Parts: sequence; C-alpha cells; structure tokens
Amino acid sequence: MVRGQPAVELSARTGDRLVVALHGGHLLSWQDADGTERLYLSPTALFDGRSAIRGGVPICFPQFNQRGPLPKHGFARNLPWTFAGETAPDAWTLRLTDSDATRAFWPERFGLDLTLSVPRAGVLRIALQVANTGVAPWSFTAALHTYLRVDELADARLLGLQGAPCWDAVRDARATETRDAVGFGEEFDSVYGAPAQPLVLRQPRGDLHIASSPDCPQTVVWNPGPALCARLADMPADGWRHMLCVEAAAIDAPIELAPGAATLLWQQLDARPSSSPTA
Ligand SMILES: O=P(O)(O)OC[C@H]1O[C@H](O)[C@H](O)[C@@H](O)[C@@H]1O
Repeated sequence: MVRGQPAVELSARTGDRLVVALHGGHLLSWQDADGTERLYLSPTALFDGRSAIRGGVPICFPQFNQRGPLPKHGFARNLPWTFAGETAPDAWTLRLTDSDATRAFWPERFGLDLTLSVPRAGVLRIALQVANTGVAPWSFTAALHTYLRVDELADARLLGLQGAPCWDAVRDARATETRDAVGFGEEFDSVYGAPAQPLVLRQPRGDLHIASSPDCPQTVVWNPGPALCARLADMPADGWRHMLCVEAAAIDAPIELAPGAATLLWQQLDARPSSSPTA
C-alpha cells in the first residue's frame, strides 16, 4: 500500500526498484541501484482512489488533455488496473480492459497492457500496448505523461529539440524550436514533433536520455511554473522546481485501430552519470 492505495513494489535484478499503484496503473517511483529517485511524485498528491495522482507516470488514454468529449486526459488514470505479474524477466505488466466503468465514458472494447521493464541497470522502459478487442474500428489519443524528477529546475536543460516543430500552448503559437538547450522557469506547455534522436535531460548530477516509439510522434513538455503551480491544490508551492514532464504522446493525429489490431507506445529512460566530474 502507498498512502492507503494498493501498490506493488518491483525489484529488478539490476537493483532498480519500481513502485506502481493499481489506481491508474500509475508508476510512482523508479529508484536506480544507488537509491537515486528518477521520478517526481508530489508530496501532496491525492490518493483517494478516484483522482489522478500528481506525479509519476499517469497514463492518458483514450484522450489527451481536453481534445475531445471525455474527461481531461481520458479515464485510464482514474480507474483501478490489475497486476498481471512478472511477464518476462525484470518486466511486469498491469492491465486495464473495458468494463461498465469505462463504457460509461466510451463505448469501445479495448485492452491496455502497461509493461514496465528494466533492460539494464539505470534503464526503464514504459510500454503501453493498446489493443482493439471489439468488432468495430476506433481511434484514440494517448500519452505517457512522465514526471521526471529534477534537483533544481534552474540548473536543468532539455537537449535535442532544436529544429522540431512546436505548438506553444501557453501562447497558442506555432514555431520551430531554435534553441539547442531549452531552459525553464515560467509556465511551459509545448507539443513538439518528436525528434528521431533521444532527448537528453541534462542536470549537474548527470544526463537522462529519453527515447520514444514511432507511434508517439509528439513529445509534450510541461512545467506549470510558479504561478500555475500555486493554483494546483495537489502540488506544493515549490513543486514546479523539482519536476519536468516529458511525455511520449500520440495526439495530433488519432491512432485508428481495426478490430483485433494493437499498437505499442513506449518511452525509454536511460540514466547516465555526469560526464563532467566537477559538475
Ligand atoms: O493537471 P493535469 O490534468 O494532470 O494536466 C497536466 C498537464 O498535462 C499536459 O502536460 C498538458 O499539456 C498540460 O496542458 C496539462 O496542464
């Protein structure tokens, strides 16, 4: 249990440890072998079995944000998932299938398999298989809404977005990213065309390489900044300084699945120690 909610703790042979809540199939924590936490979880997140948990890796499905008639970011993050156990060495699967609760929002038959795996020490793969188990085609948008932990946002940079098309949601402006290293401070909410190369979150303590699947053609980068953070009841006032969401997303063009078809959305996080010994 974590804060009164059912959760499972997963220990990989590498020494990496994961904690995942059944509510939302929500990864809450990833600690590598030396105990470094890689994900941000708000200390004031709601654990009431209904609300989305602020932090970790919310699963946005079958709708991203308010781009459709469903509740914001869909319903998958608000419902209980089941734990299917260790489905391969150092890989564990959680499952959500359609039910009366999902059909109250959305009529479709579906199966979601979220597989969390640790292929190497300090590497986490988050893979969401989306399957159409019904008899009619349907389409969806989705995101793996990862909250990365940062020690101090002012010292963090996101590398690899230069040249990517971008929609800045705060200013409602479209542009091409010109910076080779993006820094943060005020509210930041942008949908990028995902570059072919992994992004790099650079901090004094080291780099985190962030790769995503071809079926996630967008990357959303979000930080509420101080003003919006102050209005978020489930985040402390300084929470924005310790997180950055880098989200593997399929949102600009909904993915259509034929009956019996499935697709795999994934994000891989690869922690590397600082290359600068003095940093
Ligand atoms: O507060 P939430 O519903 O979890 O959404 C948090 C954020 O998710 C995404 O990053 C969106 O791009 C943001 O516009 C949104 O504010």
